[in-house]
Amino acid sequence: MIKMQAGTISHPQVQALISYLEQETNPMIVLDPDYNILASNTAYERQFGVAGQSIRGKKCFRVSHHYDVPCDLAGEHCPMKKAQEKRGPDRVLHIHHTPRGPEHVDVELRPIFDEFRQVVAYVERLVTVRNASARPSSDGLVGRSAAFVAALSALQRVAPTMLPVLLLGESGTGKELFARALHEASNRAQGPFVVLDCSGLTETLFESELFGYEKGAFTGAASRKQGLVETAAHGTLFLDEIGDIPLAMQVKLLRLLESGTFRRVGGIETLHADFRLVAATHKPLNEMVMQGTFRQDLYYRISAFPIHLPALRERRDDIPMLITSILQRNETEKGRMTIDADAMMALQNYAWPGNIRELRNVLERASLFADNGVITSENLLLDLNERPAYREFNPASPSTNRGKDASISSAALTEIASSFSGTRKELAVKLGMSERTLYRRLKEVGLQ
Ligand SMILES: Nc1ncnc2c1ncn2[C@@H]1O[C@H](COP(=O)(O)OP(=O)(O)OP(=O)(O)O)[C@@H](O)[C@H]1O
Repeated sequence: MIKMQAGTISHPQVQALISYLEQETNPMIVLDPDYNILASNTAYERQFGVAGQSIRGKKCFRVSHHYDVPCDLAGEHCPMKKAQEKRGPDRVLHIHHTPRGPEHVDVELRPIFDEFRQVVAYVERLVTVRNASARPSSDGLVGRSAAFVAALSALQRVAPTMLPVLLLGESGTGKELFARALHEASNRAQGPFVVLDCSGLTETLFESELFGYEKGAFTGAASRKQGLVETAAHGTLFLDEIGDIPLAMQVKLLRLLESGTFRRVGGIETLHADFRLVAATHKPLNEMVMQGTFRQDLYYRISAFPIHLPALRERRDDIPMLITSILQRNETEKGRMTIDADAMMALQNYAWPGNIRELRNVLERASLFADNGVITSENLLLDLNERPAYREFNPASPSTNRGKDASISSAALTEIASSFSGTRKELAVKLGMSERTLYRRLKEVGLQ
């Protein structure tokens, strides 16, 4: 504990504190209880400093947010307020202005007490989040809406642990991209990220994919094959559409998770698994547990840390940034497409039952019609009357887990699929859903 005059911190004491913080590789600043920045370490200057401009004496909310008032008065979570109330550290994910533009920053504030237990200063540690961008970007996760930041904040908290994570979100909300970002933010980032799509797998295929098999285990098993559990050693295993695993296989998955061991199909050797589990589904697993189609014990095993990924209509503020990012990603030698204001407005007002995947498809298609490089509303083909598949979609009653396919009735799907002459891939693009989702829906309506 630093000894000082009651209720205040002296200049030499601030200097002592900051020379101690110089050892830190993370950017750090010292603040007084009135939001004034007293000092910063070199790592801060390097990452967030502007040449020739000192932040000393400035208010933290002005420097980081360009606000005129503290964060809580601007409708945000203020970590200083919280740390003061809790009389302990507080951590929050904020979007900060930096010399590079807006960035997601993980902020932790720790109060410094005097000998009378009065808070005399705070030490703030800032860690830039590298796996998501708060401005348009040519790769990875982008977003800055409150719903997106809530999901990202949960990802940041859980990434360094070994807890299994369950990603819940409609089709096209970015579950796979999120799972990858989680892996990259974890201690296993140097290890492999292995994906198993559980939809449409038969029981035997699921088992041999997951556990591998020995030579001669079944007809056609000409040599030993390593399963995905082995491939994921020291890394992350992502089980996509876990709600589609048949009951008989759920037992085998549960056994693997509980014992941490497995055997290759046709093998006798017990092998040790070493992976971090991330699972995803668009299905309401808790309802499936009640209906008896998903095992309760497995549900408890995989849902230790559920993260809800918002539908695009729950994060409309992100649409312009996502559009810019997608157009940047689709840049060709002819240059980058732009979009006019009317088209931008139409896209912001649309319901997006197919979420970001549908947005990407709409933009790709519109780009083909935009002859002068500017996408207009005529190029979007968003007319609901011409797209009966979306007619029954009701954005007023969004259900978190129903998925886009819930918005297309089986009758509408049958009607469209029966009269469609292109390939399944083209039909998926037309409907704004993944090929995988289309495959599952066609199977359900008997059109496989
Ligand atoms: N936050 C985001 N920022 C940028 N692109 C995104 C974001 N989320 C998703 N995408 C893009 O949207 C598309 C769909 O994402 P992804 O395949 O991860 O969704 P999904 O939820 O796993 O879909 P499905 O359940 O149908 O497999 C991808 O092209 C992905 O790059």
